[in-house]
Amino acid sequence: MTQVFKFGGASIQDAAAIRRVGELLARFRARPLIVVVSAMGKTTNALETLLAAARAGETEEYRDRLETLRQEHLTTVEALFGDRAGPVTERVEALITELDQLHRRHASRERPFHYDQTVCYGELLSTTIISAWLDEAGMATEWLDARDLVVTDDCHQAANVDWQATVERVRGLATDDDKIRVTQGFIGGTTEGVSTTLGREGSDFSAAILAHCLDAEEVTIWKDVPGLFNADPRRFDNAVQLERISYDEAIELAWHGAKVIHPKTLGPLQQKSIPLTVRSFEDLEAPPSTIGRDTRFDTQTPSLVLLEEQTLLEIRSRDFAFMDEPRQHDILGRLVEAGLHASLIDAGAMRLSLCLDDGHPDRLEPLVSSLCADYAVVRHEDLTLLTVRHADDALLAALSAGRDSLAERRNADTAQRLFPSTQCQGTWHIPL
Ligand SMILES: Nc1ncnc2c1ncn2[C@@H]1O[C@H](COP(=O)(O)OP(=O)(O)O)[C@@H](O)[C@H]1O
Ligand SMILES: N[C@@H](CC(=O)OP(=O)(O)O)C(=O)O
Repeated sequence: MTQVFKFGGASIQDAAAIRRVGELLARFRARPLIVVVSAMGKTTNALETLLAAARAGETEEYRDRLETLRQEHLTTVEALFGDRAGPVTERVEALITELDQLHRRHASRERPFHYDQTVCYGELLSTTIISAWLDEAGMATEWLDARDLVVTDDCHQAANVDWQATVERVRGLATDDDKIRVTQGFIGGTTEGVSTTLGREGSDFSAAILAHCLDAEEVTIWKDVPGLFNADPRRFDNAVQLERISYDEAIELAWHGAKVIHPKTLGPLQQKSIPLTVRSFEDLEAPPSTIGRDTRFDTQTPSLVLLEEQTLLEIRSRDFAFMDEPRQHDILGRLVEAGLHASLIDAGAMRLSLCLDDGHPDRLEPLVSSLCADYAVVRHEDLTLLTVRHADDALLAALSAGRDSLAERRNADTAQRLFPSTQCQGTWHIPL
């Protein structure tokens, strides 16, 4: 049965990292194997900035950024292939030329469309280099264009998968020889062949889509941490690894913002009972985390998620009317129309509070203006949302000590509190 491996940006950020991926594959490769790869390092961010310069008509800045992108990829090619770099250099140069030409073609199109035509080059470049490197290292590969495999609608930047069409395309893949199939995460294509993207950090989801369609045996995502922890180990000094948790528990953590797995990843795997292993590409001996059907360990350890850059809107009617269902319906309808997601919703008799991500001012500001036109709105900015799963009162009290909670929500297994970010800086310690 097929295995799917996914490598994110950090695992392939430069030539040394790509070499390490080659070594890792030589040691752990399964047969058949599909390898899903993100863009190198922070390339997607760089492409977003390139797009901004192109759309603003800042020609000089655009040229500089394109040249930096080109140089970074060519430097990696040079470091990997040395005097045998010729053919890969040519392919990289061809992709950069294509990227440059498309800006002229699409400059007047709407931004989400233009965005997808641009940022997909990050993954096209990385997979071109990696596939060639694995060939060089003696592992025969087949480079697959994910835009021909993952069929989506044309909802650019957050495309929805057409599962039936995708299953048909993916099932047609040959997997019965010794080749490693290398393809791009994050990107797909419409039936008309237009490039789309699945949402930032969506490569984990791509791996799950392919695994689902192929009834794969397992998905392994190789990360810069040994596995899934009960809190981000970079923010919590005593975070502990969760060696086994259920799909439902992992979905909750990802949905509440645990950055380690894209939230859409688990659903397609759960449906086919395909386990997801989170494993370190830095420490190959470290025991991984496995997400599967087993729910026995879910409640043993409280898990914590911190979401930064949050804004709270406290919304009241101007005529002292209750915040009843018709008003809630109106406000949440505007939220949906703005394409925003509330990380916390707290309703009272006279007030509806929404906690929203600050990262999309282009969507947030029009929503706030529209609400201010009809409601009394109080806005609090620069907040951090703490979500705790399976917390008891003592733990919540200890985590909240010395912090002012601006909004709260709690149900049987999840508690959320919103604090000023100034009170949440630095490393946290989970009180035991
Ligand atoms: N609960 C968690 N467990 C493990 N890592 C976490 C958790 N929450 C956040 N992270 C962060 O996720 C990072 C890995 O995810 P990410 O950077 O998205 O990987 P990639 O880009 O390679 O897919 C880690 O460096 C870690 O800081
Ligand atoms: N390159 C895309 C997709 C992705 O999933 O990347 P990563 O696996 O490095 O988070 C992004 O940066 O959004």
